[in-house]
Amino acid sequence: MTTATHPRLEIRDLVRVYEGKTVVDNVCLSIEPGKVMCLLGPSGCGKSTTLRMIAGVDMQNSGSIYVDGELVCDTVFRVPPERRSIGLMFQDFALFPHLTVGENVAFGLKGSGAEKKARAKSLLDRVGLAHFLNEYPHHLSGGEQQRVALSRALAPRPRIMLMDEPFSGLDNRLRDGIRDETLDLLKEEGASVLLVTHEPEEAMRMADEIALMRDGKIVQRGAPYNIYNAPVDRQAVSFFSDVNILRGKVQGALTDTTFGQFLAPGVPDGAEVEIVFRPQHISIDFDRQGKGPHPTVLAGTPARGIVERARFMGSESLIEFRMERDGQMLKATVPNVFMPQPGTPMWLTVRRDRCFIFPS
Ligand SMILES: Nc1ncnc2c1ncn2[C@@H]1O[C@H](COP(=O)(O)OP(=O)(O)OP(=O)(O)O)[C@@H](O)[C@H]1O
Repeated sequence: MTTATHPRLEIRDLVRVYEGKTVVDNVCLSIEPGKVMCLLGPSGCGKSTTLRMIAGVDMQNSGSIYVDGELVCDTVFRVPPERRSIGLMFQDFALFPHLTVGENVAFGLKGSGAEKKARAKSLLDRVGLAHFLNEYPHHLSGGEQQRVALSRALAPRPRIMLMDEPFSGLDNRLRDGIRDETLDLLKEEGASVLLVTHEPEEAMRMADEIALMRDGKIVQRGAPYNIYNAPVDRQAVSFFSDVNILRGKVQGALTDTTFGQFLAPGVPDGAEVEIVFRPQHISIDFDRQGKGPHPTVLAGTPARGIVERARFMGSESLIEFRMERDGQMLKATVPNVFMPQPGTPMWLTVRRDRCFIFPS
Protein backbone atom coordinates (compact mmCIF):
# COMPACT_ATOMS: atom_id res chain seq x y z
CA MET A 1 0.00 0.00 0.00
CA THR A 2 1.28 3.49 -0.83
CA THR A 3 1.29 5.98 2.03
CA ALA A 4 2.92 9.33 2.51
CA THR A 5 5.30 7.84 5.06
CA HIS A 6 7.31 5.90 2.46
CA PRO A 7 10.41 7.33 0.85
CA ARG A 8 10.00 8.07 -2.84
CA LEU A 9 12.85 5.69 -3.66
CA GLU A 10 14.24 3.05 -1.40
CA ILE A 11 16.86 0.43 -2.21
CA ARG A 12 17.67 -2.32 0.23
CA ASP A 13 20.84 -4.42 0.32
CA LEU A 14 21.52 -4.15 -3.40
CA VAL A 15 24.33 -6.40 -4.60
CA ARG A 16 25.80 -6.71 -8.10
CA VAL A 17 28.59 -9.12 -8.93
CA TYR A 18 30.42 -9.04 -12.26
CA GLU A 19 32.77 -11.89 -13.07
CA GLY A 20 33.17 -12.84 -9.43
CA LYS A 21 33.81 -9.24 -8.30
CA THR A 22 31.27 -7.52 -6.06
CA VAL A 23 30.97 -4.03 -7.57
CA VAL A 24 27.86 -3.00 -5.62
CA ASP A 25 28.04 -4.33 -2.09
CA ASN A 26 24.90 -4.26 0.04
CA VAL A 27 23.91 -0.72 -0.86
CA CYS A 28 20.94 0.77 1.01
CA LEU A 29 19.61 4.22 0.14
CA SER A 30 16.38 6.14 0.47
CA ILE A 31 15.28 9.45 -1.01
CA GLU A 32 12.33 11.51 0.18
CA PRO A 33 9.95 13.16 -2.31
CA GLY A 34 11.39 16.26 -3.95
CA LYS A 35 14.90 15.74 -2.56
CA VAL A 36 18.20 15.56 -4.42
CA MET A 37 20.66 12.88 -3.39
CA CYS A 38 24.13 12.82 -4.91
CA LEU A 39 25.89 9.49 -5.13
CA LEU A 40 29.49 10.62 -4.91
CA GLY A 41 32.60 8.53 -5.32
CA PRO A 42 35.72 7.89 -7.38
CA SER A 43 35.64 6.36 -10.82
CA GLY A 44 34.81 2.66 -10.80
CA CYS A 45 33.27 2.53 -7.30
CA GLY A 46 29.92 1.24 -8.57
CA LYS A 47 27.80 4.41 -8.93
CA SER A 48 26.59 3.86 -12.49
CA THR A 49 25.90 0.20 -11.84
CA THR A 50 23.65 1.20 -8.91
CA LEU A 51 21.83 3.67 -11.14
CA ARG A 52 21.37 1.11 -13.91
CA MET A 53 19.76 -1.37 -11.52
CA ILE A 54 17.33 1.28 -10.25
CA ALA A 55 16.49 2.20 -13.85
CA GLY A 56 15.87 -1.47 -14.59
CA VAL A 57 18.44 -1.83 -17.35
CA ASP A 58 20.66 -4.05 -15.20
CA MET A 59 19.59 -6.70 -12.73
CA GLN A 60 20.89 -7.06 -9.18
CA ASN A 61 22.11 -10.39 -7.79
CA SER A 62 20.23 -9.67 -4.59
CA GLY A 63 18.39 -6.85 -2.85
CA SER A 64 15.22 -4.95 -3.63
CA ILE A 65 14.02 -1.60 -4.98
CA TYR A 66 10.87 0.23 -3.90
CA VAL A 67 9.14 3.30 -5.32
CA ASP A 68 6.67 4.98 -2.94
CA GLY A 69 6.69 1.84 -0.84
CA GLU A 70 5.82 -0.48 -3.72
CA LEU A 71 8.20 -3.21 -4.78
CA VAL A 72 9.62 -2.48 -8.22
CA CYS A 73 12.27 -5.15 -8.39
CA ASP A 74 13.80 -7.96 -6.41
CA THR A 75 15.31 -11.21 -7.58
CA VAL A 76 11.98 -12.74 -8.61
CA PHE A 77 9.72 -9.78 -9.40
CA ARG A 78 10.54 -7.05 -11.90
CA VAL A 79 8.59 -4.03 -13.17
CA PRO A 80 9.91 -3.15 -16.67
CA PRO A 81 11.93 0.08 -16.93
CA GLU A 82 9.26 2.02 -18.82
CA ARG A 83 6.70 1.43 -16.06
CA ARG A 84 8.86 2.61 -13.13
CA SER A 85 8.10 6.35 -13.52
CA ILE A 86 11.82 7.03 -13.66
CA GLY A 87 13.44 9.65 -15.89
CA LEU A 88 17.00 9.13 -17.09
CA MET A 89 19.66 11.56 -18.10
CA PHE A 90 23.19 10.68 -19.07
CA GLN A 91 26.44 12.50 -19.70
CA ASP A 92 26.13 12.33 -23.48
CA PHE A 93 22.47 13.57 -23.45
CA ALA A 94 21.60 10.89 -26.07
CA LEU A 95 19.17 13.08 -28.05
CA PHE A 96 17.64 11.49 -31.13
CA PRO A 97 19.43 13.17 -34.05
CA HIS A 98 16.64 12.54 -36.57
CA LEU A 99 13.93 14.14 -34.38
CA THR A 100 13.43 17.86 -33.85
CA VAL A 101 13.95 19.39 -30.43
CA GLY A 102 10.17 19.44 -29.88
CA GLU A 103 9.81 15.80 -30.96
CA ASN A 104 12.69 14.80 -28.68
CA VAL A 105 11.00 16.38 -25.66
CA ALA A 106 7.59 14.91 -26.57
CA PHE A 107 9.05 11.46 -27.30
CA GLY A 108 8.04 9.59 -24.13
CA LEU A 109 4.70 11.33 -23.67
CA LYS A 110 1.24 9.82 -23.89
CA GLY A 111 -1.89 11.68 -24.97
CA SER A 112 -3.02 13.58 -28.05
CA GLY A 113 -0.56 15.26 -30.40
CA ALA A 114 -1.72 18.67 -29.15
CA GLU A 115 -1.22 17.72 -25.50
CA LYS A 116 2.24 16.36 -26.15
CA LYS A 117 3.20 19.46 -28.09
CA ALA A 118 1.89 21.73 -25.33
CA ARG A 119 3.91 19.94 -22.63
CA ALA A 120 7.05 19.99 -24.79
CA LYS A 121 6.56 23.66 -25.57
CA SER A 122 5.97 24.61 -21.94
CA LEU A 123 9.16 22.86 -20.80
CA LEU A 124 11.20 24.38 -23.63
CA ASP A 125 9.73 27.78 -22.72
CA ARG A 126 10.78 27.18 -19.14
CA VAL A 127 14.39 26.50 -20.16
CA GLY A 128 14.43 29.38 -22.66
CA LEU A 129 14.62 27.21 -25.78
CA ALA A 130 11.10 27.43 -27.26
CA HIS A 131 12.54 29.05 -30.39
CA PHE A 132 14.41 25.80 -31.12
CA LEU A 133 11.21 23.71 -31.18
CA ASN A 134 11.59 22.77 -34.86
CA GLU A 135 15.40 22.67 -35.02
CA TYR A 136 17.47 19.49 -34.99
CA PRO A 137 19.76 18.75 -32.01
CA HIS A 138 23.03 19.18 -33.95
CA HIS A 139 22.22 22.89 -34.40
CA LEU A 140 22.37 23.39 -30.62
CA SER A 141 25.32 24.06 -28.34
CA GLY A 142 26.30 21.59 -25.59
CA GLY A 143 24.52 23.65 -22.93
CA GLU A 144 21.37 23.87 -25.05
CA GLN A 145 21.41 20.12 -25.73
CA GLN A 146 21.73 19.52 -21.98
CA ARG A 147 18.57 21.57 -21.37
CA VAL A 148 16.70 19.67 -24.10
CA ALA A 149 17.78 16.35 -22.57
CA LEU A 150 16.62 17.54 -19.15
CA SER A 151 13.27 18.67 -20.59
CA ARG A 152 12.84 15.34 -22.35
CA ALA A 153 13.55 13.38 -19.16
CA LEU A 154 11.16 15.54 -17.12
CA ALA A 155 8.36 15.71 -19.71
CA PRO A 156 6.49 12.56 -18.56
CA ARG A 157 6.59 13.93 -14.97
CA PRO A 158 8.69 11.07 -13.56
CA ARG A 159 8.56 10.51 -9.82
CA ILE A 160 12.31 9.90 -9.82
CA MET A 161 15.11 11.31 -11.96
CA LEU A 162 18.35 9.39 -12.32
CA MET A 163 21.21 11.51 -13.63
CA ASP A 164 24.62 10.07 -14.47
CA GLU A 165 27.32 12.77 -14.60
CA PRO A 166 24.86 15.07 -16.41
CA PHE A 167 27.21 18.08 -16.49
CA SER A 168 30.56 16.53 -17.25
CA GLY A 169 30.29 17.04 -21.01
CA LEU A 170 29.91 20.80 -20.56
CA ASP A 171 32.34 23.65 -20.82
CA ASN A 172 33.65 24.69 -17.38
CA ARG A 173 32.42 28.24 -17.77
CA LEU A 174 28.85 27.13 -18.46
CA ARG A 175 28.68 24.44 -15.86
CA ASP A 176 27.89 26.37 -12.68
CA GLY A 177 25.03 28.31 -14.29
CA ILE A 178 23.56 25.17 -15.84
CA ARG A 179 23.80 23.29 -12.54
CA ASP A 180 21.81 26.03 -10.80
CA GLU A 181 19.19 26.19 -13.57
CA THR A 182 18.87 22.41 -13.56
CA LEU A 183 18.40 22.35 -9.80
CA ASP A 184 15.70 25.04 -10.00
CA LEU A 185 13.80 23.08 -12.65
CA LEU A 186 14.12 19.76 -10.81
CA LYS A 187 12.77 21.37 -7.64
CA GLU A 188 9.88 23.00 -9.54
CA GLU A 189 8.93 19.70 -11.13
CA GLY A 190 9.14 17.96 -7.74
CA ALA A 191 10.98 14.83 -8.86
CA SER A 192 13.23 13.04 -6.40
CA VAL A 193 16.69 12.96 -7.87
CA LEU A 194 19.60 10.55 -7.63
CA LEU A 195 22.58 12.21 -9.28
CA VAL A 196 25.83 10.37 -9.83
CA THR A 197 29.03 12.38 -9.77
CA HIS A 198 32.71 11.99 -8.99
CA GLU A 199 33.08 15.73 -8.30
CA PRO A 200 32.75 16.77 -4.65
CA GLU A 201 31.97 20.42 -5.53
CA GLU A 202 29.12 19.31 -7.75
CA ALA A 203 27.67 17.15 -4.98
CA MET A 204 28.06 19.97 -2.43
CA ARG A 205 26.32 22.37 -4.78
CA MET A 206 23.43 20.13 -5.85
CA ALA A 207 22.65 17.76 -3.00
CA ASP A 208 20.21 17.83 -0.14
CA GLU A 209 22.01 14.69 0.90
CA ILE A 210 25.28 13.09 -0.20
CA ALA A 211 25.90 9.35 -0.19
CA LEU A 212 29.63 8.75 -0.31
CA MET A 213 30.51 5.53 -2.11
CA ARG A 214 33.77 3.60 -2.13
CA ASP A 215 34.56 0.09 -3.40
CA GLY A 216 30.89 -0.69 -3.91
CA LYS A 217 29.81 0.41 -0.43
CA ILE A 218 28.11 3.51 0.95
CA VAL A 219 30.62 4.68 3.55
CA GLN A 220 28.76 7.78 4.74
CA ARG A 221 25.45 9.55 4.18
CA GLY A 222 24.46 13.01 5.25
CA ALA A 223 23.84 16.65 4.42
CA PRO A 224 26.78 18.25 2.57
CA TYR A 225 27.73 20.27 5.68
CA ASN A 226 27.91 17.14 7.82
CA ILE A 227 29.83 15.08 5.29
CA TYR A 228 32.38 17.87 4.95
CA ASN A 229 32.66 18.69 8.65
CA ALA A 230 32.18 15.28 10.26
CA PRO A 231 33.87 12.89 7.84
CA VAL A 232 33.84 9.22 8.71
CA ASP A 233 37.48 8.50 7.90
CA ARG A 234 40.63 9.95 6.37
CA GLN A 235 39.65 9.07 2.79
CA ALA A 236 36.36 10.91 3.30
CA VAL A 237 38.27 14.07 4.28
CA SER A 238 40.75 13.81 1.44
CA PHE A 239 38.06 13.15 -1.16
CA PHE A 240 36.86 16.73 -0.66
CA SER A 241 40.16 18.58 -0.39
CA ASP A 242 43.88 18.46 0.11
CA VAL A 243 44.80 17.36 3.62
CA ASN A 244 47.66 17.44 6.07
CA ILE A 245 48.24 14.39 8.24
CA LEU A 246 50.16 14.24 11.52
CA ARG A 247 50.88 10.77 12.84
CA GLY A 248 51.39 9.83 16.46
CA LYS A 249 51.24 7.10 19.08
CA VAL A 250 48.70 7.32 21.90
CA GLN A 251 49.82 7.28 25.52
CA GLY A 252 47.27 7.92 28.25
CA ALA A 253 44.62 9.06 25.70
CA LEU A 254 47.02 11.74 24.43
CA THR A 255 49.21 11.91 21.38
CA ASP A 256 52.17 14.22 21.04
CA THR A 257 52.65 16.18 17.79
CA THR A 258 54.52 19.19 16.39
CA PHE A 259 51.52 21.23 17.55
CA GLY A 260 51.47 19.89 21.11
CA GLN A 261 49.29 17.21 22.57
CA PHE A 262 45.97 16.10 21.10
CA LEU A 263 43.29 14.17 22.96
CA ALA A 264 42.55 10.72 21.53
CA PRO A 265 39.78 9.51 23.84
CA GLY A 266 39.04 5.80 23.82
CA VAL A 267 42.19 4.92 21.87
CA PRO A 268 44.31 2.29 23.67
CA ASP A 269 47.90 3.01 24.68
CA GLY A 270 50.39 2.29 21.92
CA ALA A 271 47.85 2.59 19.07
CA GLU A 272 48.74 4.80 16.12
CA VAL A 273 46.46 7.68 15.16
CA GLU A 274 46.28 10.16 12.33
CA ILE A 275 45.36 13.78 12.93
CA VAL A 276 43.92 15.10 9.71
CA PHE A 277 43.23 18.74 8.82
CA ARG A 278 42.73 20.86 5.74
CA PRO A 279 45.28 23.46 4.54
CA GLN A 280 42.84 26.33 5.16
CA HIS A 281 42.80 25.51 8.86
CA ILE A 282 46.43 26.44 9.40
CA SER A 283 47.14 30.01 10.50
CA ILE A 284 50.46 31.61 9.69
CA ASP A 285 52.40 34.13 11.79
CA PHE A 286 55.68 35.92 11.28
CA ASP A 287 58.73 34.93 13.28
CA ARG A 288 59.71 37.58 15.82
CA GLN A 289 63.32 36.85 16.78
CA GLY A 290 62.59 33.17 17.25
CA LYS A 291 59.23 33.72 18.92
CA GLY A 292 55.75 33.00 17.65
CA PRO A 293 52.20 33.60 18.87
CA HIS A 294 51.08 32.50 22.34
CA PRO A 295 49.36 29.12 22.56
CA THR A 296 45.57 29.29 22.86
CA VAL A 297 42.91 26.70 23.63
CA LEU A 298 41.50 26.83 20.10
CA ALA A 299 44.76 27.00 18.19
CA GLY A 300 46.94 24.93 20.52
CA THR A 301 50.71 25.20 20.43
CA PRO A 302 52.41 26.98 17.53
CA ALA A 303 55.19 25.24 15.64
CA ARG A 304 57.92 26.70 13.47
CA GLY A 305 58.28 25.80 9.82
CA ILE A 306 60.41 27.01 6.94
CA VAL A 307 58.77 28.10 3.71
CA GLU A 308 59.68 25.59 1.02
CA ARG A 309 57.50 26.94 -1.79
CA ALA A 310 54.68 29.46 -2.30
CA ARG A 311 52.27 29.55 -5.20
CA PHE A 312 49.47 31.92 -6.18
CA MET A 313 46.38 29.89 -7.12
CA GLY A 314 43.95 32.64 -8.13
CA SER A 315 41.65 33.25 -5.17
CA GLU A 316 44.19 31.96 -2.65
CA SER A 317 47.87 31.22 -2.13
CA LEU A 318 49.28 27.82 -1.28
CA ILE A 319 52.36 27.74 0.92
CA GLU A 320 54.33 24.60 1.68
CA PHE A 321 56.35 24.40 4.88
CA ARG A 322 59.00 22.04 6.16
CA MET A 323 58.44 21.72 9.90
CA GLU A 324 61.52 22.30 12.04
CA ARG A 325 60.80 19.60 14.60
CA ASP A 326 60.57 16.58 12.31
CA GLY A 327 61.01 17.77 8.71
CA GLN A 328 57.41 16.97 7.83
CA MET A 329 55.90 18.92 4.94
CA LEU A 330 52.63 20.77 5.60
CA LYS A 331 50.43 22.79 3.24
CA ALA A 332 48.63 25.97 4.19
CA THR A 333 46.29 28.12 2.13
CA VAL A 334 45.53 31.76 2.75
CA PRO A 335 43.12 34.05 0.87
CA ASN A 336 44.50 36.39 -1.81
CA VAL A 337 48.19 36.87 -2.49
CA PHE A 338 50.75 35.82 0.08
CA MET A 339 54.08 34.76 -1.35
CA PRO A 340 56.79 34.50 1.34
CA GLN A 341 60.30 33.73 0.10
CA PRO A 342 61.52 30.13 0.34
CA GLY A 343 63.66 29.79 3.48
CA THR A 344 61.56 32.24 5.53
CA PRO A 345 60.86 30.91 9.05
CA MET A 346 57.20 31.26 10.09
CA TRP A 347 54.95 30.01 12.89
CA LEU A 348 52.01 27.79 12.20
CA THR A 349 49.00 27.00 14.34
CA VAL A 350 46.20 24.58 13.57
CA ARG A 351 42.50 25.13 14.24
CA ARG A 352 42.02 22.32 16.74
CA ASP A 353 38.25 22.28 16.28
CA ARG A 354 38.84 21.46 12.60
CA CYS A 355 41.16 18.51 13.20
CA PHE A 356 39.88 14.96 12.81
CA ILE A 357 41.50 12.08 14.67
CA PHE A 358 41.28 8.60 13.17
CA PRO A 359 42.99 5.32 14.03
CA SER A 360 45.84 4.63 11.59
N1 LIG B 1 28.93 -4.94 -17.71
C1 LIG B 1 29.99 -5.06 -16.93
N2 LIG B 1 30.75 -6.19 -16.94
C2 LIG B 1 31.81 -6.33 -16.13
N3 LIG B 1 32.23 -5.38 -15.27
C3 LIG B 1 31.53 -4.23 -15.21
C4 LIG B 1 30.38 -4.00 -16.04
N4 LIG B 1 29.89 -2.76 -15.75
C5 LIG B 1 30.70 -2.24 -14.79
N5 LIG B 1 31.68 -3.12 -14.47
C6 LIG B 1 32.74 -2.91 -13.47
O1 LIG B 1 32.11 -2.56 -12.26
C7 LIG B 1 32.86 -1.60 -11.56
C8 LIG B 1 31.94 -0.41 -11.25
O2 LIG B 1 31.63 0.27 -12.46
P1 LIG B 1 30.68 1.53 -12.50
O3 LIG B 1 30.57 2.00 -13.91
O4 LIG B 1 29.43 1.24 -11.77
O5 LIG B 1 31.51 2.58 -11.64
P2 LIG B 1 31.34 4.15 -11.51
O6 LIG B 1 31.54 4.46 -10.08
O7 LIG B 1 30.07 4.58 -12.13
O8 LIG B 1 32.57 4.68 -12.32
P3 LIG B 1 32.63 5.72 -13.55
O9 LIG B 1 32.33 7.04 -12.94
O10 LIG B 1 34.02 5.58 -14.04
O11 LIG B 1 31.58 5.24 -14.51
C9 LIG B 1 34.04 -1.25 -12.43
O12 LIG B 1 35.14 -1.97 -11.96
C10 LIG B 1 33.63 -1.73 -13.80
O13 LIG B 1 34.75 -2.12 -14.54
